[in-house]
Amino acid sequence: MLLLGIDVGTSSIKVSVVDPATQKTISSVQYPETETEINSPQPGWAEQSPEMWWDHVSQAILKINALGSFDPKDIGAIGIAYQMHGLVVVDQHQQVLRDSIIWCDSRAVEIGNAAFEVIGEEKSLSHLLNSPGNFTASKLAWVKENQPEIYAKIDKVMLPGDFISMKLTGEITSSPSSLSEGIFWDFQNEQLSEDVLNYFGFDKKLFPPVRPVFSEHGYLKESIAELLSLRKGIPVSYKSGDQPNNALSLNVLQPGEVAATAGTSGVIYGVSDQLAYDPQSRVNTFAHVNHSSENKRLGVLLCINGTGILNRWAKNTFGHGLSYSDINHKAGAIAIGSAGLRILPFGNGAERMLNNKLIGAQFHHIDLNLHTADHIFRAVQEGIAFAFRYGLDIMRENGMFPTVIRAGKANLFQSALFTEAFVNSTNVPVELYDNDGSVGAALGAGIGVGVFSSEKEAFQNNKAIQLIEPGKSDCYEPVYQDWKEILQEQLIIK
Ligand SMILES: Nc1ncnc2c1ncn2[C@@H]1O[C@H](COP(=O)(O)OP(=O)(O)O)[C@@H](O)[C@H]1O
Ligand SMILES: O=C(CO)[C@@H](O)[C@H](O)COP(=O)(O)O
Repeated sequence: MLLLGIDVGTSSIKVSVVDPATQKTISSVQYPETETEINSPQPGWAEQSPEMWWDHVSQAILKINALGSFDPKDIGAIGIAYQMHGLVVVDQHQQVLRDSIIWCDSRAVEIGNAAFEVIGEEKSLSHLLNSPGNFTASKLAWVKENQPEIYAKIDKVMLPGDFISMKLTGEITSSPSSLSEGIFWDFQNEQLSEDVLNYFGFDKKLFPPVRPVFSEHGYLKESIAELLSLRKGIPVSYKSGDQPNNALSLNVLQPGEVAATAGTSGVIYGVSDQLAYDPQSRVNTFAHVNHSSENKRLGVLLCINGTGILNRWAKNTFGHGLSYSDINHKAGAIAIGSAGLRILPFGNGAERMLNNKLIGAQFHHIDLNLHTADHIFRAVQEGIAFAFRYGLDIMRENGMFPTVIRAGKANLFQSALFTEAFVNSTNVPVELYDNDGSVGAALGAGIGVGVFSSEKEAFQNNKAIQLIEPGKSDCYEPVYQDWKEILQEQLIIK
């Protein structure tokens, strides 16, 4: 039996097929080849079409089948990882009612702030572990307030991965982990939050049945099996947000273990056994994939919205056809500190770690006689690394002190310069692994269907391929302090 993993990222869909006997990846593909755009009908808004995700997922599965490296009929289970916090709404015929309001959309910040006040800060933090903030519940409340004709037709509310699972199986389910990332989950009572539902006036019937993350969420429909040349009736046996899934992929499951990614967004994700929270919700706490009432496993998540998306913008705007590796090479030739050029990467919606402020990406101290596109490429990657350091200091304030951070050698971690800037500005070593989210999702499917006896067994052969240790922190520290001063000035102005 083989396992199929699907990663619904913001910029593309990745699909891998893994052999559970060896845990080796047989093939991986990405679709589309060019990065998908985020639609922004108004400043600060961010939407994508769920049907487009589904089309891209189908194309990616057909593409991997066409490689001829396995028999698609040998696939026995499917796992799904997905961009978190997005709102998908469907009617009773499972038709999408509007484009998804995705994770980096900022329109619901004020709705979440008001809910935090009325529900009460103490109650919100102790039960939800977060302010309702700018997450899925607040986005749904925006639809209720602003598009009542759409809201009236909603039969089910779900996260992006639940939607892909629905398209595959016709069934809609959720989990404590997905409900927690939407701020619908009460950790004290271990059920849908009555406080959130009552405050916003959401009917319980809008929410799908709750299943464990590792469980059978539905079985492949005949029509879809035919379309994708797969076997009818195989289960979707794992669904998780992409960040908890990235942690799973890196065997980050126990308290004190920490993972990171630097895709469209950048995340540091640490596991805790405490129902802990940041009083200002600058970092967030959600249920990890292995969370249960007896064995609490929480993911403490720092998210920077403007990470790889800034690197991509710089490549598209100043790169004139250069590839990411060309850009890394050019940026690597510029000295640490980018000759004084400083870039704040916060141009992709309200930043949680900045108390949901929207300050925009910013360039500071451009010297027209000195700075070139290469300085911009370097200052972009340094600015992103500094944003990680700023956020990690908030995690440290909350008692999380990573001694090592694990990351897949993917996205910005493919850049030696970015990785050096990350390690030296945070002063934490990074272990790089040769995997990605879709491989993790495939192995997650194996856990869900019972081919592995434990999560540990699924990732037993997952060994680090590189360890990068700090050695230049003294050079990065003054540059970081300069960058931080600029950020703090901007936070006062905005
Ligand atoms: N070789 C590379 N060097 C540096 N950055 C890269 C490279 N390849 C991709 N990236 C960055 O990673 C981002 C995409 O990461 P990915 O994890 O695929 O995104 P997502 O999961 O959000 O769809 C790109 O926008 C780009 O900035
Ligand atoms: O909002 C978060 C995490 O809380 C983001 O990390 C999204 O989950 C999007 O992920 P990518 O598409 O950047 O992987």
